[in-house]
Order: sequence, then C-alpha cells, then structure tokens
Amino acid sequence: MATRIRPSSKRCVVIGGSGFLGRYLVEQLLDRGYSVSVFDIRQGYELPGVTFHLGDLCDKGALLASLEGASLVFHCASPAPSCDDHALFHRVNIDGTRTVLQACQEAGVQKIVLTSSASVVYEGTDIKNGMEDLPYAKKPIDYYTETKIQQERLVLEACDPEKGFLTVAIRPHGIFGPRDPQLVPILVDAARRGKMKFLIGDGTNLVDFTFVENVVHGHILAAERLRPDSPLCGKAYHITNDEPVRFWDFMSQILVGLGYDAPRYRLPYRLVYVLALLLWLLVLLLRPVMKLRPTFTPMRVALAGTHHYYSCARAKQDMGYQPLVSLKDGVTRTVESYPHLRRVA
Ligand SMILES: NC(=O)C1=CN([C@@H]2O[C@H](COP(=O)(O)OP(=O)(O)OC[C@H]3O[C@@H](n4cnc5c(N)ncnc54)[C@H](OP(=O)(O)O)[C@@H]3O)[C@@H](O)[C@H]2O)C=CC1
Ligand SMILES: CC(C)CCC[C@@H](C)[C@H]1CC[C@H]2C3=C(CC[C@]12C)[C@@]1(C)CCC(=O)C[C@@H]1CC3
Repeated sequence: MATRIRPSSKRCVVIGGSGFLGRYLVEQLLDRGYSVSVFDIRQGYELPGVTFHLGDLCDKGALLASLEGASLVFHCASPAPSCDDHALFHRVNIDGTRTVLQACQEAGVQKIVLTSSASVVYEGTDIKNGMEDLPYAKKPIDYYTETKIQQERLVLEACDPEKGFLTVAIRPHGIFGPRDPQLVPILVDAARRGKMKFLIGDGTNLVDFTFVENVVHGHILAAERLRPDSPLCGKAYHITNDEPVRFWDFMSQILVGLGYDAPRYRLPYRLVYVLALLLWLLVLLLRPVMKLRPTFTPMRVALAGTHHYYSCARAKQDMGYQPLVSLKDGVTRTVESYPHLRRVA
C-alpha cells in the first residue's frame, strides 16, 4: 500500500521556480531551511537538494504528483507579458490557476502565495502612492494584465480559513536584478538599435522598480505570517522598494552603467502614445503575413510616461515588511551582473 507523505510546514513547491523570480525564491527558501521542489514547464538550472517536476500547470495529474507532502505552494508561473498570445494567457493564468487551486486542495496544501502584479489596478494613467484597495482596472493595459486580475481574484476568493485553506497575493512592480530576462535585455537591445536617444514625456514621472530579493522577502514573510487568524488571509499586498524613482533616471542609470548614453531629447507623451497605437494597429493588420515585435508598444509607452508607484504600508503593518536592498545597491549589483551586455567600443 502506498504511504502518503505527511505534510510538513517546511516543505514547499515553487510553481514557476525555473523563472527569474522563482529561482531567487528557491535559493532563499533553501537558505532558510525549507525543503523545496520546483514545478515548471522547463528546468532552468540545477541546484543540490531541489527536485524538479517538469510539466504544464494546466495538467492536474502532473501537479498532484509534485505536491505530495507539501503544505505551502508559491505560484509564480506565467507566460511572459511580451509573448502577446491571448489564448496562452487565458489557458495558463486563468484556467491553469483554477487547476492549481483544485490540485492544492486535493493534495492537502494549506497555504498558497500567488505572485500577482501591481499593474492589476493600472489603466495607463497616473497612480501615485496607490493603495491595495484601488479597484481592479476596468481597462487593463494589455491582455496579460487582464488575466492577472482574474487570476488574483480566483486565488483570493479561494481563501477559506475554516477549511484550513489560506491564500494571499503579492503584487510586485517592475522587478529587476541579476539574471532578469526582460527589463535590462530589452533596454540594451533598444539602445543598441539607436532607439534610446529620446525620453517620453517631461521625464519627471515616478515609478516603482523593485529589486528581486525584496520581492522574494515579501513572499516568504507572507507565507510565514499567513495563519487562519491573521489579517493576511485572502488579501493582496504591494511589495516595492519603497523608493519611487523617476522612470527615465532609472533607465539612464542602467544605460550609463553599461556604457550607453542616457536618453537626451524629449518627445511629447501623447504624440508617442498615438504613434505607438498606430504602429500596433499596423502590426495587427500585418499579423497574417509577418510577425513584427515593435519596441515601443502602447503598454510600454504608458509605463514610460506616467506615474505608477504604490504604497507598501499594508505589508509593513501586517507582515513587518521592509525592503532589504536599496535601489542604489540593487542597480549597482544589476549593472555588474551583465558584463556581456556592456557597450563595446
Ligand atoms: N517581471 C516583472 O517585472 C513582474 C512579474 N510579475 C509576475 O511575477 C511572476 C514571475 O515573473 P518572472 O519571474 O519575471 O517570469 P519568468 O517568465 O522568468 O518565470 C515564469 C516561469 O513560469 C514558467 N511557466 C510558464 N507557463 C507555464 C506553465 N503552463 N506551466 C508551468 N510553468 C510555466 C516559465 O517557463 P517559460 O520561460 O518556458 O515560459 C518560467 O519558467 C509572474 O507571475 C509575473 O506575472 C509581476 C509583476 C512584475
Ligand atoms: C523601451 C523602453 C521604453 C522601455 C524598456 C523597459 C521596459 C522593458 C520595462 C519598463 C517597465 C517594465 C515593466 C514590466 C515589463 C518590463 C518593462 C515594460 C511589466 C509589464 C512586467 C509584468 C508586470 O506584471 C508589470 C510590469 C510593469 C513594469
């Protein structure tokens, strides 16, 4: 007869653990004495003590096999926002998250920490020191964000302390750090193609960029403070560096740190936004014959030209969160980690 492994509070599974954030989470959990398994569609690395379960999170059978004995699950898997595949976003972020919840309930998992996104309340217009009680965006900036909203709702609504099933969502914003496959590589690619000479808007808009280790710290605190009687149950929490920075100053620090010139010439925000929309329409029209990937999408232009920074007061109060790494140190460590992306004279 097969024996069922008893759930241990230190045994956890990181769904999406091969990705950028997931790998940092796995490393930090190991350092803190957790026993960690990864469930992911791919194996991104090897690490002593970590078991990889490869599969699609939409496959309940595959998930169940990985969840045996675990009491805690971190769900940080998602298709990349830039993939722009509506069917895939829907299948993974909405249907797949339902499957994750069912599998966790069947496997006797007690806690789920979801990686959501602060962008679930952002509609492309200014947000200054936004709190978690802002309503979900009625017009999200893209389909990825639309599915992140539905995903967060599903996870938070599933919280049921009486049944011993506890959920919480972390909303990070603009995660960066060594090994980030998105922000720095996209920026450097644009600079190498001569597209980073201009700044969009007047350059004063403030934005949150969050060092990856702070995001991980928020996740682990949330997991440890999530109890049937705690205020965290069924709630969302912003996790930021708590140091809003001018978008274009942050971009310039990274570019200059890697040997590229900082953007110098200003372009009016509205003009660039309309041009990006027109370009996007053209991309849609041409899609049957060719697949183009413009650098300046309407979503990126909105993020580059508006204020979007969030308060993490709720996380400080309910879980004692404080960022561990300052923005300055985070930028230095990030720049140093990309020698291969430096400008060659
Ligand atoms: N990066 C950021 O600035 C922000 C990210 N977030 C959220 O943080 C989370 C982590 O993001 P990040 O680390 O940047 O993303 P990554 O793409 O680096 O990591 C996600 C991981 O999930 C995997 N994955 C995708 N689909 C499936 C699937 N169907 N089944 C199993 N695994 C799957 C990916 O594999 P593959 O690479 O093959 O697709 C990848 O390994 C995401 O939920 C994202 O929405 C929120 C706010 C900001
Ligand atoms: C070409 C330039 C105008 C912009 C280059 C930098 C951008 C690639 C990044 C600036 C803000 C980032 C961001 C995200 C992805 C990378 C940026 C657009 C997210 C969309 C990632 C997923 C989320 O959940 C929200 C993030 C907001 C900020």
